[in-house]
Amino acid sequence: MKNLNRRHFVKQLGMSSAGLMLGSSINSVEAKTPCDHNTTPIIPFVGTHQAGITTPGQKHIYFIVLDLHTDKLEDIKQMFKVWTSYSKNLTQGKNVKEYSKNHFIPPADTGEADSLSAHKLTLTFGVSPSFFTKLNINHLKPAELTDLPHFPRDQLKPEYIGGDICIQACADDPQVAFNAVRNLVRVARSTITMKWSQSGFTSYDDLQTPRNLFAFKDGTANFSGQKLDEVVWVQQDNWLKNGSYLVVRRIKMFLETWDRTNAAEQNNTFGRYRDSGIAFGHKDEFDTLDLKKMDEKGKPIFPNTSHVKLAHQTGLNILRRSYSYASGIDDHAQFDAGLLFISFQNDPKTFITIQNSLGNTDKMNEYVTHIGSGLFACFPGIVDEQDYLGRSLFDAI
Ligand SMILES: C=CC1=C(C)c2cc3[nH]c(cc4nc(cc5[nH]c(cc1n2)c(C)c5CCC(=O)O)C(CCC(=O)O)=C4C)c(C)c3C=C
Ligand SMILES: [Fe+2]
Repeated sequence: MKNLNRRHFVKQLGMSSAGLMLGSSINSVEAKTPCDHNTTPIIPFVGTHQAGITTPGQKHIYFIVLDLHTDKLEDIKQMFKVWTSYSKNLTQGKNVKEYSKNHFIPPADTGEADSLSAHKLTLTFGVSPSFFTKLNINHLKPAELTDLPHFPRDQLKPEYIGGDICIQACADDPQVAFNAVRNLVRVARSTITMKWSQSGFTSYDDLQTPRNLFAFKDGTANFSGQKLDEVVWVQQDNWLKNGSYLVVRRIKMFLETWDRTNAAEQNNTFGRYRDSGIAFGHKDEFDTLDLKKMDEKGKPIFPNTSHVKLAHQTGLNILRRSYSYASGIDDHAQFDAGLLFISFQNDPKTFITIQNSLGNTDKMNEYVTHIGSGLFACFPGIVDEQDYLGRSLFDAI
């Protein structure tokens, strides 16, 4: 075993990134644009909001859902305190704890990220409706935090639903993201069990909107700045203030069917062009959509079944932060691949309204099935050294 503290690696980084690290104790890295990458390898864990929400998307995700197997509040509070301490270290590219000189005990860190930098690791924590029921604190469950309704065509599988806690680990290196989750789970084995998880990837190259597995640019209509803040952060004066609601959907994409579909139909499915990402009848990928546009024959330019039209006509906004996944081959010898759809919003109703608008009408339904689902309330950020994940909730008990 290399008794290597990951801090040594961080020290080797150039002065410019070290300066950035020291100068930013608050997670102010915001604004989702495709050009925000490669600024600093460290995203601060401490800040008004949890990182990993408005943080520009990293290349990899490891998302996990956990079940509580205790109803002892003190134990859960302690677990979040330990997770806070571990997360602070991990997101700085350090081991969860210093390695001991005693070689007769298991190493403090599982170690597979030794000698790797933080790679912009963010760790984002949320709790589901059942968390409150299990801990007998339903009086603190926000009215908005109820199980998502059944949507048309849902084919949710028991193995991808439920769970009490989620952890979203995102990083530019998959092993760094996995190492973080592995250590967080390892230290909490007496209070939680793993329910389901999914790893994923994106195709960021710093210049372009990433493409999903249908080859379409995905994330174009996301926005930045103040509008993003208004859409994402809970403003009510309760323990969730400055937190957010995370919706996760494991959406299987039938790539073999899609790959047999002609190019015009692929474009019609979304109402955008696959090569450029430009919406029908518009000039630039980032043009504001005008759904009333007509063609030269006076017919609406957007097919009524197009994904973008159905989503946009709600007039509602969510922050989409999704990742593609490819998890081997299914029982029918087809790719088990798709989109780990993740959205953040200050009210789950926004997602519900958009999903209902897509409903049975969305042409994309021919090529996808929703098989996993979850809704989690993500805590506000931790603001000082004494703070810990979930403190506002535990203080309210
Ligand atoms: C209920 C929310 C949504 C789900 C679920 C969803 C799944 C899903 N989407 C794509 C691909 C694209 N989506 C695009 C735009 C878009 N999608 C949603 C919502 C959901 N998508 C919204 C709100 C929007 C923006 C609409 C607007 O106002 O313009 C696009 C177009 C490019 C973009 O803006 O990102 C693509 C492509 C897939 C493949 C998928 C599930 C597998
Ligand atoms: Fe979409």
